[in-house]
Amino acid sequence: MTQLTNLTLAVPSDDLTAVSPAIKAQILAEALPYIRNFHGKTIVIKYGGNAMTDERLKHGFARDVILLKLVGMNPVVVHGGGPQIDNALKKIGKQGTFVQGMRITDEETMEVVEWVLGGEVQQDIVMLINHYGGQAVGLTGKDGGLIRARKMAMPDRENPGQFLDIGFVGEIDAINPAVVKALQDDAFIPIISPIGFGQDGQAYNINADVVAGKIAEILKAEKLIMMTNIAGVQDKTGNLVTDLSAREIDEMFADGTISGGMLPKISSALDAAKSGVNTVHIIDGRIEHSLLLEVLTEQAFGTMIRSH
Ligand SMILES: Nc1ncnc2c1ncn2[C@@H]1O[C@H](COP(=O)(O)OP(=O)(O)O)[C@@H](O)[C@H]1O
Ligand SMILES: CC(=O)N[C@@H](CCC(=O)OP(=O)(O)O)C(=O)O
Repeated sequence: MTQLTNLTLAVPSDDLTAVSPAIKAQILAEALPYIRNFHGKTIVIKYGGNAMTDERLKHGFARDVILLKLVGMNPVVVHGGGPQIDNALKKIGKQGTFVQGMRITDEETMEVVEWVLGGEVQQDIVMLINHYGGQAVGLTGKDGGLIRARKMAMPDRENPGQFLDIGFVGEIDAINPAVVKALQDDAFIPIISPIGFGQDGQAYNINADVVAGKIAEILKAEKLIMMTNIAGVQDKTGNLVTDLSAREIDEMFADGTISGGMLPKISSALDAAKSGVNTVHIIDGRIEHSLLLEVLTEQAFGTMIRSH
């Protein structure tokens, strides 16, 4: 049985007493066209490890996901857990090392990744959603043959034409969405950990942004929402960019404006947009109920990724 080590179920409820009844009613009424437009549509939510460090925000997230399901949408959550893996590695005297946003994953690190993502982080989310009356089901890429992967060939940027060996990091070979679709057709909310399996049975650590983008594409999602720990993509001067085209992304990659964990996020977001996911947003998961605001209101925030 999984212990809810870092999960506290008693969190103060939102205090909305100061908000006037007229404003509350207006906010609810504003949601109606969005509820109607997105009814029956799939919304893939990438829940980044950095966005899940605050207990109150975690509870708000769980309730938001349930609300989306209850009003007829099909939320699918792909979670990360980079900082949580770093903490677990520290306990065994190891330090996380990244190349172009990907964790170098030796055998011991892979064991930690599987335990932290597929065990602790996933089960925390599942338990929290279930606590608020939802029916979440945790999956890794192994379940139902969901994510088949192979060892990643990471291009060496300093030596063009050569590749770096970063261990058991996977790239996606194929997604079999049958298990997710079966759950979605019912009242269940799939919570997916970014772990793939190779043909040889080897488990692979896959960046959660990459998994979220590919799942959104394969499920023909209406929306991909990536919740992170920053207001959105920033330009060279640190200003928030509200929308980004493929050309602008190329430029920001080339001049180093986009770096680290933002690299796989933007690449995956762009791939998803090009593959037909209608809207792709990178939003600030530190804002309370940012998910609801993104889906159900006119409020525009974060960065929208355009396909062209
Ligand atoms: N141009 C940029 N705009 C915004 N954030 C950037 C940019 N380039 C790099 N980053 C970094 O990317 C981080 C988000 O990626 P990451 O830490 O992997 O988040 P997550 O855990 O949500 O996937 C930001 O906190 C920021 O430090
Ligand atoms: C290969 C690779 O880098 N895998 C990631 C998987 C978790 C993840 O992506 O978590 P965030 O979304 O919180 O960054 C890692 O080991 O950190």
